[in-house]
Parts: sequence; C-alpha cells; structure tokens
Amino acid sequence: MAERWSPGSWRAKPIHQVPTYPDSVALAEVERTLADYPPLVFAGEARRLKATLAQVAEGRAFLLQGGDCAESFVEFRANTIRDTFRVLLQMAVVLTYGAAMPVVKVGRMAGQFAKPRSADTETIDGVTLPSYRGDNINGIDFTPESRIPDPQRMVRAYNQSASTLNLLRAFAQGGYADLHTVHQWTLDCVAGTLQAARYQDLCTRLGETLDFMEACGLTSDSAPQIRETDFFTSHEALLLPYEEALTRVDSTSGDWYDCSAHMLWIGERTRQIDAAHVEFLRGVRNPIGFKIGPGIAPDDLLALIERLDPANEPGRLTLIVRMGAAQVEAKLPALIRAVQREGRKVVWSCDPMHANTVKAATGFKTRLFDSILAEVRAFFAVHKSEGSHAGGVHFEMTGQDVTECVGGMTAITEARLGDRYHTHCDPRLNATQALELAFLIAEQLKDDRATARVLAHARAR
Ligand SMILES: O=C[C@H](O)[C@H](O)COP(=O)(O)O
Ligand SMILES: C=C(OP(=O)(O)O)C(=O)O
Ligand SMILES: [Mn+2]
Repeated sequence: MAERWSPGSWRAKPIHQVPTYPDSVALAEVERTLADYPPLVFAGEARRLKATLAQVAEGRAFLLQGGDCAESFVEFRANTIRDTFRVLLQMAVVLTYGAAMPVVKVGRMAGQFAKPRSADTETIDGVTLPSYRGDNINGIDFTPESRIPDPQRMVRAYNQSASTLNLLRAFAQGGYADLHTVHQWTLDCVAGTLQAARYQDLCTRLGETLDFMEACGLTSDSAPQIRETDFFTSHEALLLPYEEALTRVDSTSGDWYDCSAHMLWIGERTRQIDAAHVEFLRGVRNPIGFKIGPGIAPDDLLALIERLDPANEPGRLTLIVRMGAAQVEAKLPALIRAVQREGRKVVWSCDPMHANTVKAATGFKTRLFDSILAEVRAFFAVHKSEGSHAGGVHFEMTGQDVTECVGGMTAITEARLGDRYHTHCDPRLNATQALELAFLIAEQLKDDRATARVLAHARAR
C-alpha cells in the first residue's frame, strides 16, 4: 500500500538542491504567513489545464511552454511580462497554423524563481561564496550577505507572482489576445526581420479567414475563442517550503492542489524516486511534469511514472525530454517504447535548452541556435518513427532583445553576447530567435500532417 501523503510528508525524505536557512524561526514565520495568503490559482483552472493536456497526450493538441530560466525582482516590469506574453501568442499562432490543432499555452512565469545549480559554490578571483539559487532564495550580487538564504524573499516572490498573474489574466481575457489584433503583437525588436515579414503574411491569411468566419456569423462576440485565450502558468517546484505553504484543499473535490501555479515540474537534479520533490508532487492533483536527461533508464522512467501517476490519468504527466541534440536519437526510442508497452498516457515535450548549454570563449554561458533546432528536429524524427505524438516544446525565452544564445537569422555571434546579456541564470532565446524557431517547428508539424494524411490514405485503400 502507498505510504500516506500529506503536504508536509516530503520533510521526512532526503532532499536535494534546497537551501539551509540560517534562521529556522524566521523561516517558520514566513511559511505561516504564506499559508494564510490567498491561493494564486484555483483548482478548477488546474483541472482545465489537465483536461487540455489530456488532448495533447491523445495527439489532438500541442503544448507550448516557455519563459525565463529565472524570473527576477529587478526585471519585474509590466512591459517585460507583456513582451514575453506577446511572443508566446505569436508562436502559438504560427504553431496552430502548422499543426492545425489547438496549442496549449503555458508560461514559465509568475513563480519561476528557484534554481537548482550544478555547484554549491561559486569562485571569482579566489573568493568562494555560496551559489546564487534564484531571487526567492538569495541574491545574485557576489557578496557574502547577498548569498545568505533569506525567507522573506519568498513573500516578495509571492507578491510578484500575484501581480504577474493578474496582468497575464487581463491580457489573456481582456481583449489583448483577440485574434483580430494578431498583427499588432510584433515587437519593435523583431520589426524589419524576415520573421516579422513571415508573421505579417500569416496575419493577412488569418485576417481573411476571420472575415470569412464573420460572414458565416462567427464573430468575437459570438465566439469567445476568437476574443480571448487560455494562458496557464508553471514553474519548477523546487522550493518546497513555499510550495507546501500554497498547497490547499479544493473545496469542491476535497483534493489537494498546489495553488502556486497551474502546472509544476520536477527538475532533472531532484527527480530521485525516494526523495522529497517526488514525494511532494505525487500528492497534489495539478498537472505535473518532470525532466528527463540522457541518463535515465527505461525502468526508472516507468517507476517514476507509476509513482507520480498511478491512475494513468491523461494530462497528469508531461515528460520533458532534455537530452542534448547528440543524444536524442540514441536514448529516446527505448523510453518511448517502454511507455507505449505499458500503455502509459503521457505528454512528450522537448526541452532543447538544458542539455545544449556551452561556455563561450568569452566566458558567457550560452546555447547555439543550431543545437537547439537540431534537438527539436531529432525529437520529432524519433517520435515519427516510433509512431508517437511529439506533443510539445519547452523553451527558455524572453520578449526582450537580449543577446544570450548564439545564432539564428539575426546572427548573434559569440563576440556580441556581452551586448545585452541579462539573464539571471541560463541563456534565453530572444523574441526574434523564438519566433524563428516557431516557424521551423511549424514546418515540421505541417510535414508530419502531410505524412499522416498519405499514410491514412494508403491504409484506406
Ligand atoms: O536552469 C537550470 C539550472 O539552474 C542551470 O542549468 C544550472 O546551471 P549551472 O550549471 O550554472 O548551475
Ligand atoms: C533547471 C532546469 O532544467 P533541468 O532540471 O532540466 O536542468 C530549468 O528548467 O531551468
Ligand atoms: Mn534553466
């Protein structure tokens, strides 16, 4: 029989990648404060996302998940939120056209603060300090004071998440996302690029379709799908004192939900089956995910799936694959086969960022656009040959005109990385690079549709 779960049962398990707070009394006080604060999302919304992800698991929809590697306190501005939201909307339009299926939009936003790190310490010019672990834990400044974990940061992260969500809800449902305004979503930094021209061309076609639909009686007033959109939030459930404090019983179902975001995932470094993060997420009813790197064996994957989704509920689990462009073709087929053999209903999503990180000669942590694209292509190719649905993509990206990843049409070179390198942790795609990638994936999705049509035709004869 499964062990009893409670929001705090993770505390009895081994835990990785969480800070040791020097003042446990101050920590407990913050936990109590947060436990009294209102939930950031509602259980019903998390259930709606789960139902939509179930369609992805069944091959009838596509998942687009993206946003900052690490949100930060200093970059907290309405325009930053708006711009990331706008690029995600643009990418979703492009992908919807390519896939001819609904695109589920999930931001790495409104709560994506805590970071697992490869090393516990950082050394600069002979001085060694604890690593920066995200703005809800400690500060990025390289001073001993700033690197001390401060529980009050959780309260600030909660407040920033609440404001961010408030704005996202207004954008998604207040008319900003109306499909009649798609041509206005292009950001200044993208204007003039080939991506902008391609996007405008798509907007013209979409405009014609909307005119046709209007002539048939489907308008923004009669069809809310045209006027507004669903936009969900997600983050890595790393800082468990924070996640526990926001975990509440849903009064309609009696089930527990982590109300800090609609979807939560477990990172590659914290998915040990008997450890705290798996224990915590197994008990909340949100849609959840976990990352899979090249080191996971098929049996370990199945064991994790069983632990986190014993009921095999479609939409519950998203497997976020981050193998590195060179490893996908060797490692992914066996995992897909194991999942298929056991009849597990999961969403397969591709994170082409985290295993393609390299250090530039200038010292910047970066990613090559070509490696990112190569991993996405390999992911699609493997799914195609295994007869499985390549269900989604997971990007670190921003609407800002940063120079953090190398390559793409605007050819950001290694030498230019320092121009606008603003990330608090990992390098993000900028708006132009993100849109370019969306077009390339849309072509892939269109090809897959054409192949599926030919196969269906051949079978029918
Ligand atoms: O975002 C993910 C991790 O925190 C990150 O990839 C680890 O980066 P590091 O190797 O600089 O610690
Ligand atoms: C830490 C992250 O990824 P991973 O766990 O895959 O390394 C992340 O998504 O920022
Ligand atoms: Mn990251």
